[in-house]
Amino acid sequence: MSVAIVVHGGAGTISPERIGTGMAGCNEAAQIGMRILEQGGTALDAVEAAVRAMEDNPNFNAGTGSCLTSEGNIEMDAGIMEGHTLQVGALAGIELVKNPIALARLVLQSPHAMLIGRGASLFAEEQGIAFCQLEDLLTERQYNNWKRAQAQHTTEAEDLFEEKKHGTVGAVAVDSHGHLAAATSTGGIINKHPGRVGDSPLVGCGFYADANAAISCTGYGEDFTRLTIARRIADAVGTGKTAQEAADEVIAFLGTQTKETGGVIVVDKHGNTGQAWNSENMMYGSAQNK
Ligand SMILES: NC(=O)C[C@H](N)C(=O)O
Repeated sequence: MSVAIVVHGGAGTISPERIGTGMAGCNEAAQIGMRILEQGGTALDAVEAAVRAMEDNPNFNAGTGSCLTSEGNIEMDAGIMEGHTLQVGALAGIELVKNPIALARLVLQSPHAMLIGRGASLFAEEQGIAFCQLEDLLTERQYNNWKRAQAQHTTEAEDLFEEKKHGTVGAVAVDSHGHLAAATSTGGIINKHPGRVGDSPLVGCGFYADANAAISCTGYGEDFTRLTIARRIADAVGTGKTAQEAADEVIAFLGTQTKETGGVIVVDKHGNTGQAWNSENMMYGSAQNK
């Protein structure tokens, strides 16, 4: 049985200097996940480890390196799903946690599917997760982005500068049992309204996994949410499309419905992978062992 993993580090207009470090971070994360898969580990463990590595990489807008809200705070969203069990764990508006995806995994193992804000923090405490300081998550780059957004009174819907919406991270994998998993983690969108939740922690929108396919998305969260992009791709694979055809078809559909952009990664139960985006570029990496 072939194993495979695809990761992304966000889609958008990404400066040439950032593409190189971003792609390197994606490849590193894909290799971390691949080592788990090659050793017979589960797809769920692989996507969690890959996303965790990207949350720890300050070049991405997730965990360390997350963007700031209009109040100058960091509110992160994350979701993880296992395809063959349909178990899901998600968090919205989580604060002061280094690895939201690890906490989302604990939600997946709990009786609940999603926790938000204060209750999510309470859950972290109950699970013995250590809290960090805002400074531990904040990078100079995101602070400067935020200062610029504040000066320009940028709102989430206005595309006033390039650095606005990339850096969300995600991973999809299939393991040696043909089981699938997907994970997505993000700081959201720069200067977002406090409490704003994007697609990333919403099942079927920013991530999804079932018995046929696993999907992780990045892009303008409001549109990915209203169009339930991840679930559309899973359904397309379920009706016989390849991972690549499904990715292309749904990104084309996104383009017919909205001016906003984004990208997706997909893997199917046979280890076929796909990726598509309609932004200028998307940072991604993959590893396969047929
Ligand atoms: N960069 C992103 O992908 C942003 C994320 N989809 C959100 O809207 O929160």
